[in-house]
Amino acid sequence: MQMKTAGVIGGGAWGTALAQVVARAGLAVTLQARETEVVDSITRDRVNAAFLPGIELDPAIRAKTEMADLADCDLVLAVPPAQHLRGTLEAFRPHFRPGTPVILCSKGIERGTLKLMTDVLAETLPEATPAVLSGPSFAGEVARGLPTAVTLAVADADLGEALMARLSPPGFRLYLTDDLIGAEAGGALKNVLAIACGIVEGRQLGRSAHAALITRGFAEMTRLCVALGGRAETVAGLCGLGDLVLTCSSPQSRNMSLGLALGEGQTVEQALAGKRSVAEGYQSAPAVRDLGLKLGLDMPIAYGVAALLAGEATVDQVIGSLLSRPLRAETDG
Ligand SMILES: NC(=O)c1ccc[n+]([C@@H]2O[C@H](COP(=O)([O-])OP(=O)(O)OC[C@H]3O[C@@H](n4cnc5c(N)ncnc54)[C@H](O)[C@@H]3O)[C@@H](O)[C@H]2O)c1
Ligand SMILES: O=P(O)(O)OC[C@H](O)CO
Repeated sequence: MQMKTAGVIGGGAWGTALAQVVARAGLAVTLQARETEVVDSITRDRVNAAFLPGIELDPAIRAKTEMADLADCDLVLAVPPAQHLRGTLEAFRPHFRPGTPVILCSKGIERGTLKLMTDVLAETLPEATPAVLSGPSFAGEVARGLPTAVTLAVADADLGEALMARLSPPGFRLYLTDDLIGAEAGGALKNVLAIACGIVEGRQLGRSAHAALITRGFAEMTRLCVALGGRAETVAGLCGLGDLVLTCSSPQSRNMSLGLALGEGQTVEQALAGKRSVAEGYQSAPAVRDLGLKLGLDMPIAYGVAALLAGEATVDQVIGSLLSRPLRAETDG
């Protein structure tokens, strides 16, 4: 399969960083952004001043507002916020060539339907060949060319090998799996857990609590992954544990910084006020809770975050209820 041109849908921080990666890998890239200001800024100044300021972008990236400009691309990376993936793909549909690989890069679960991103793709572009890219990757670091490694999930081994080889410029290492559900489960839950980690930091509960929360959060992630039909080994990799550790470790994370603000005593409204960037954990928490309850899963940290964000509990009530749960064997559940 020819892979000379790539389309990136979504001119936020991550779409822009991935356009940079793909351009560095030697492909001609069309970045589709909704905002005229983003397209103008990239075209005129080679920078996405709105969502990824201060980073010079590769000349091989051309920015466009129209989906029609992606019509001839050999592969497509879909990078809108998770709650907008359906609408975005529906808008792209008239310009889509059947069989084109669509690499899903959004992290979340659709509210209302409780669908994974691959389900949304299957419903909107059933003729697409799906792939998932997920792992520890702050957009600013990746766009600057700092090194990381992420998971690429593709069902077909030959296509997976071809994509992995073509989309791994120096410093951006792809590790292959055929477990798309596992790759999605990690990314969907880690943002909710990162809000909890931020709260631990903001409340100054200490490094021990922080490590305990990551570990128990990872147990919840593994349960969700397996219940959805993914493999536990997948979330033990970059798309699960790797991303959880990153997102729970730095206030560079929008999700962790939301938790930090809540832990320091701000309300949800105060913590989100004036923010143009997306905190996917805030968006996905109700869907994660509904899905977990539907599947009968024990996910007390995720449920506590969902209750807090919905205004059903205070920070202290959530912490109190987590610390007063019945004692149990570590591997139960
Ligand atoms: N930023 C990162 O470091 C990073 C890394 C890995 C994955 N991701 C994931 O990538 C996805 C996109 O995040 P981002 O950081 O690029 O976003 P961002 O916060 O930088 O920008 C917000 C984006 O939302 C878009 N948007 C707003 N309203 C919309 C609508 N109605 N329809 C479609 N799009 C709309 C904007 O155009 C913009 O592209 C998220 O799922 C995120 O979890 C982000
Ligand atoms: O800033 P966050 O919290 O959306 O995290 C960004 C990436 O998902 C980290 O891998």
